[in-house]
Amino acid sequence: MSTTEPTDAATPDGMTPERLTLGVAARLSRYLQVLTQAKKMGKETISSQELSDYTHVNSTQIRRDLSGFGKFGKRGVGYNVESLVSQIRGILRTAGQHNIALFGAGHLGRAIASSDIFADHGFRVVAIFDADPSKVGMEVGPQRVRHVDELRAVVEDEDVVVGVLAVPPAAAQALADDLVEAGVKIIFNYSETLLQVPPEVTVHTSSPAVDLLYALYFYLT
Ligand SMILES: NC(=O)c1ccc[n+]([C@@H]2O[C@H](COP(=O)([O-])OP(=O)(O)OC[C@H]3O[C@@H](n4cnc5c(N)ncnc54)[C@H](O)[C@@H]3O)[C@@H](O)[C@H]2O)c1
Repeated sequence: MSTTEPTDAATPDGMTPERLTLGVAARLSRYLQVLTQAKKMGKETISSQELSDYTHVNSTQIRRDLSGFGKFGKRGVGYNVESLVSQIRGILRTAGQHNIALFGAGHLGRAIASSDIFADHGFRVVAIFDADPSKVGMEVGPQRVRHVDELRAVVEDEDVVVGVLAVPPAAAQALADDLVEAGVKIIFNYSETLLQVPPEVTVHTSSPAVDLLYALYFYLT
């Protein structure tokens, strides 16, 4: 197998392949989401059928995805939740802490900064920025709101890998440009702006309504 080709197949020795296909990576992320929640709820084991019920991926596919990366499951017992979380995080190379800078201390930004939604998956909001001087200095969760002019210095000092945009659409592109210039390679965009970024930068746009359309498609077909 070429190391530059993405793979959908299991590696014979159960080792992590060099690169996953988008499909495998997307499914592993969905398993991880369910497993993280299950772990929080105190669940120790989970079967491929349960994973299937929560992710809507069929259980044969799940067993195939997971068997490709080593023997995690025991027949009749299911998978050990804790060990599967760390194995998948290793495969997705997301083990450890990843620092996030959040832009916009408005309704959405404050809700994100005060919740565990990112922390549960190893992302830490290390800074929150706003352009409105009346918000700068305000306490939000464990952070004090900084002025957006500090972006570059904070990205460097705090080793920020993800920029999260919770700003009005008109402000998003300029912030994306500043993040790219500061070396940030992942942008999580809550605004509806279609961001222009260089090819090495990944933009993920969050749109609950679009996710719902996807669910509706499967409901209707
Ligand atoms: N995808 C989703 O799930 C979802 C949900 C809610 C809101 N949104 C979107 O998120 C964005 C924020 O929504 P909101 O309700 O929090 O708005 P809001 O008006 O309450 O907050 C926006 C904040 O951004 C700040 N801001 C403006 N320009 C800035 C800049 N250049 N740098 C830093 N901060 C700047 C404002 O001062 C304000 O504090 C909007 O684009 C909205 O459409 C998306």
